[in-house]
Amino acid sequence: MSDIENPFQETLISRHRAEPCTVVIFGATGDLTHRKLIPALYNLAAGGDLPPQFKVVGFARRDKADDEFRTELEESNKKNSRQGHDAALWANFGQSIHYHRSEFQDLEGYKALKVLLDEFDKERGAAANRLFYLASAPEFFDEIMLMLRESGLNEGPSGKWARVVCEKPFGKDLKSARHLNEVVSQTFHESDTYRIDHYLGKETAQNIMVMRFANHIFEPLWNNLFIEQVQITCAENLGMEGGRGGYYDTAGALRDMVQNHLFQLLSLVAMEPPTGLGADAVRDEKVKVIRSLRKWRGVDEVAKNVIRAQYTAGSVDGVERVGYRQEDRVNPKSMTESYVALRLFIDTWRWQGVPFYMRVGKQLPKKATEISIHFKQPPQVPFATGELGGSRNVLVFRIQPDEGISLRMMSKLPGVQLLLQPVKMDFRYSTSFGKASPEAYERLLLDAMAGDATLFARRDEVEHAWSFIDEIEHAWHNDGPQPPMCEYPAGSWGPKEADQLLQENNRVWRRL
Ligand SMILES: NC(=O)C1=CN([C@@H]2O[C@H](COP(=O)(O)OP(=O)(O)OC[C@H]3O[C@@H](n4cnc5c(N)ncnc54)[C@H](OP(=O)(O)O)[C@@H]3O)[C@@H](O)[C@H]2O)C=CC1
Ligand SMILES: O=C1O[C@H](COP(=O)(O)O)[C@@H](O)[C@H](O)[C@H]1O
Repeated sequence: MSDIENPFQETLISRHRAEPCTVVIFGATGDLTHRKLIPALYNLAAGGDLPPQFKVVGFARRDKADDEFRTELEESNKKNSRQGHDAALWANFGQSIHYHRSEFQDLEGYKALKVLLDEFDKERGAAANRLFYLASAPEFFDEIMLMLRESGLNEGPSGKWARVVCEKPFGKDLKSARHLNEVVSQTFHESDTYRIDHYLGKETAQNIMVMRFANHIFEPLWNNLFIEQVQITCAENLGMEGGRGGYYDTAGALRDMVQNHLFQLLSLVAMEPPTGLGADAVRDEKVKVIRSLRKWRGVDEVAKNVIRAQYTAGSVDGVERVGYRQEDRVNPKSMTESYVALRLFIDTWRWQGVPFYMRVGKQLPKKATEISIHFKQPPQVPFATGELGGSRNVLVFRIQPDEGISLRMMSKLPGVQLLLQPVKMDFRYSTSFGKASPEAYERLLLDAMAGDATLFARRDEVEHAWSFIDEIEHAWHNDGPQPPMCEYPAGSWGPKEADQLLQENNRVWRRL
């Protein structure tokens, strides 16, 4: 019997049950709702994971009837649903969707929303819980929170919960993140606040903890005695498509990806074993990692350890691309980085002296996110191993695409001679489980409805991450001399300075 057929499997995995609720999406006519949120809810419905008498209310300012809204969403679902689109299923699911027209700033609109939600409760014959999803630009968060308070919607009906999900970006620096946290905490309790980071919803990101803590073979080696370096790469082959330049040019790779997604991956790799799987037990350990990051302060330290760069014209997948500064809605004199590489150290007993290298960028040759754990060379190798590092073991978590985990090992080449060759033990989700993984938003929406905040960022995690990022941003944007803005042609693997960051210590980026 294979492990997959193990009848005890269900006892090892707690299956989430969403509690009956109405989800209100602020910004429901936007791109996120069309491409991610509604397809995620539809796929949950297809899997029978939505609670009974479930409802969605879309909140936005354009005038629209329920049916018009449903038809628009159905068209998007056809394009974006992971499991395809089933007309009969949609006919049923679509009836749970409603539209509510209002400005974010208009208290009357929220009072009318309350009346609508109360009517739904009457139809159901019982009050339902309420999940408010802020799929709006963050500059509206203050007003939406204020209006939720003023209208009393933040309280939820008697005996029922009201929770809030906040989309990224959660601030642009420590000051703005603290302000947002203050505003949110005046409206919702921290335990009812879900700051989304969709990387935590990715199946392979969740598997990092399982691989580390449900197997005995890795953890004894998971420290500076055996690990030589760790690399995290998040490459994208896209640029500023879909009008993203306007937002991106105010953020850059460090704020857009490192502060949130990459630090979340880092903390899963580097955390101590949690005492349980409760949200706070896990997040307590994750936050310790972020707090222990050695801060790079001042221009010299930042220049030595952090490389920023912008892409110049080039070609990706055979298609010509303009340079970053020529992109639509990007300032032609922009000093915003489309690529960043960092050398990080975690000042804990476990990780003393182990460098963690990270790189993330737009317009790279392919889309790929992976974490590689590079083990030290055996203390004495009685074989000729050829190239430098030839006998090193490397454990790779492929976060996306081709999700899986591989281990590079040395093996004897078949034959009469004693020749060595690296081989790969490879676990692939697609072949091992034979079914597609859910989209990150499916898992995260379900968790928010089930009251499990483990895969959401806690207030202190977000603030510690920003306090690390702020030092770098200050060095980059101070009025005096600044670390250089490097360049790389679109379609290359980044600037040569990022290679030099590793070459200084006789290392190279793993080839993806
Ligand atoms: N799109 C994506 O893939 C991702 C987005 N995000 C984040 O999600 C959030 C939303 O992004 P996205 O969907 O792309 O944004 P869009 O610009 O596509 O949508 C904005 C939404 O806000 C509504 N809106 C704007 N102003 C008001 C107002 N004054 N009163 C009422 N409604 C208003 C719009 O309504 P109307 O149409 O009626 O004007 C629309 O529904 C952002 O914070 C973004 O950073 C995060 C990760 C990925
Ligand atoms: O949050 C963001 O993530 C996407 C990358 O997400 P992925 O799931 O496709 O890896 C990135 O393109 C975007 O700039 C950023 O805001």
